Amino acid sequence: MSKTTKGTRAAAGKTDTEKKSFREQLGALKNLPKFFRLIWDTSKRMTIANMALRLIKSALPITMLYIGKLIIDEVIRLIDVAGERDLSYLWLLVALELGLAVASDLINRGITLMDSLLGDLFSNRISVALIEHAATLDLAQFEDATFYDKLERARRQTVSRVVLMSQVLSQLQDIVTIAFLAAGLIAFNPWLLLILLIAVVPSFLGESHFNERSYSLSRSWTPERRELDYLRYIGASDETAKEIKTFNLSGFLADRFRELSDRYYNLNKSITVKRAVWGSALSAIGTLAYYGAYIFILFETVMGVITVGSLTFLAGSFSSMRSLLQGIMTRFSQIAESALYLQDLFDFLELRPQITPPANPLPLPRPIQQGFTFENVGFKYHNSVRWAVRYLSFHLKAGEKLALVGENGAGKTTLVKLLARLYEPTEGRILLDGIDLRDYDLNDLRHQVGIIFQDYVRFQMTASDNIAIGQISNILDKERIQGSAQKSLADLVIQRLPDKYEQVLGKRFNKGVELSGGEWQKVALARAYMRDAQLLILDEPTSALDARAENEVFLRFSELIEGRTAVLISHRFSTVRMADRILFLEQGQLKELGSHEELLAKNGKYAELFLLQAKGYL
Ligand SMILES: Nc1ncnc2c1ncn2[C@@H]1O[C@H](COP(=O)(O)OP(=O)(O)OP(=O)(O)O)[C@@H](O)[C@H]1O
Repeated sequence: MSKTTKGTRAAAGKTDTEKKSFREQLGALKNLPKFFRLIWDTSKRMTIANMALRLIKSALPITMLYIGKLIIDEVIRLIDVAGERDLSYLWLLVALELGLAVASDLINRGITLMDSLLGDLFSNRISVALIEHAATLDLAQFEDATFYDKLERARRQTVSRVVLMSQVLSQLQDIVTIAFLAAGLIAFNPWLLLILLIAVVPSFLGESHFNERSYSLSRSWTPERRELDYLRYIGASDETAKEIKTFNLSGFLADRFRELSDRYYNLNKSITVKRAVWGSALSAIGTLAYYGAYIFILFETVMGVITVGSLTFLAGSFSSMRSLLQGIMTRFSQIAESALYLQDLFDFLELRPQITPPANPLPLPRPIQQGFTFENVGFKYHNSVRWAVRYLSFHLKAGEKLALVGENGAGKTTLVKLLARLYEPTEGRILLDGIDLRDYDLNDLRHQVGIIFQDYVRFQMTASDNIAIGQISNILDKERIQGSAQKSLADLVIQRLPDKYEQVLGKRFNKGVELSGGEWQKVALARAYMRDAQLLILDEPTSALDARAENEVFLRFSELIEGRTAVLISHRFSTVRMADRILFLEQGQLKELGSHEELLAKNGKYAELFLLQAKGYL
């Protein structure tokens, strides 16, 4: 395998389910009762209606076959009657059969309707549960690859879970139908049931053997299939189109896709061909057994042991049982495979956040009196051996404006995430007014802290919604939204849009209008003005702005941070100079702390970087 292929594969990531064996797949069936409880909770009435319709439906085949038998027997009886024939019983039977045929059609439609309505409700319910549950989890959990895989699968499988619901219900329905038919068969001759088993068991064993083989193949190829998915995605996506074109990558991607998919195709082909050969042989045994039974029934009819009506009844129920049993077996393996994905859903829904509020959480002080104190704080990311920040000890006074400065990867963003309690310190502690941050109410803390991240989200929603996100409870307060937009200069951008504040931003949706990087940043910055936060954190707030806009935004900044504690992260010294003090980080550690003048006088790292940048601007 080429080096690059390995690289892409690593990017595609590994899943924990790829190690799962066929036995585990069967074990996953234990999730079905829980799954049904979810369906039941979605709508009890619809679930009952669905099951009731299916129960009635499963009694129909045997009833119709039996009426068919009675009709034939009656016809034969009438043929032999001399003189006037009374056809009333025959017409009654025909009317009954017709009634059942119409009812069967209606029930089928009813079942499809219930399946689709219940399926929609169920899928909506699960999607809401996923969104709500995801919101309770920690940021660190989202950064864990295994967790993320789980979330992705739980999210993507919503549609197939609706299919699973109909499959399981149909399976139950078919089992009941078979039970009815078997009862009829036993009533005539128990030996027929034995012949039926001989007809079906070899095919069943063959099917399960090949199911296991293709399942193992598909599992062992999970990383490659993920890579194929990834290649398919980057090969045809709006996000990558620009670079695919300019670097002329389509041939390269298509070749890699072809090479990998051909290998999978060849392996799969060998199993599929064997399956087809064995499947035909085993099903020939089934056909032989079926005709064996048929000959036996014909013989008994000719000998007068059973009537011609019973002949059609038995032959009919024998062949429908055979196809029902085969259907059940095929569906069984599909259900077992889908049940594996249920495990991902339940695992995800059972995950609990590690950052939890204390038993008796304290409300945040209003206003904050002393400020935040870092005491020997260190933090390591999940699965990382390196400390992202360490030995951080400093005091951020209430009302102080602090700038964080340092090279890429120095730990600036990590520090502010700790401050907002998006992560817990791995060692040391952070105090607010002398009390551990962990003792405060988490929701209250989140309300009182406003952060605009460097990688803020460009919500594909209206301009107004994009700003209201800063304080979602004020989504209807148009004045406040516009006021915030004016302060961040977003208003000038929005006024030029066809639908102004109601304009959908981004290109995902039909009417969406895409903004430039700097225009988006102005919109994101307006979120900071929406919030009445006591602590404001701005991570690279002006990086995409042109010189004039940056200058204007700055003039307004002092108003934004007036009376609040603020932390600014910036590589631009023009922003940094606005701060009361500057904290210089290097490789996760605090190197220098002081005002701009103090640090310049110190002539250390900060002074060096400042002079370097100043030179560049000359
Ligand atoms: N989610 C993460 N998982 C693992 N490591 C991370 C994660 N985020 C950041 N790191 C690592 O932690 C260190 C500090 O990163 P951080 O984002 O805090 O730096 P920064 O100073 O904000 O950098 P920049 O100026 O480039 O934004 C880096 O070495 C980075 O590789």
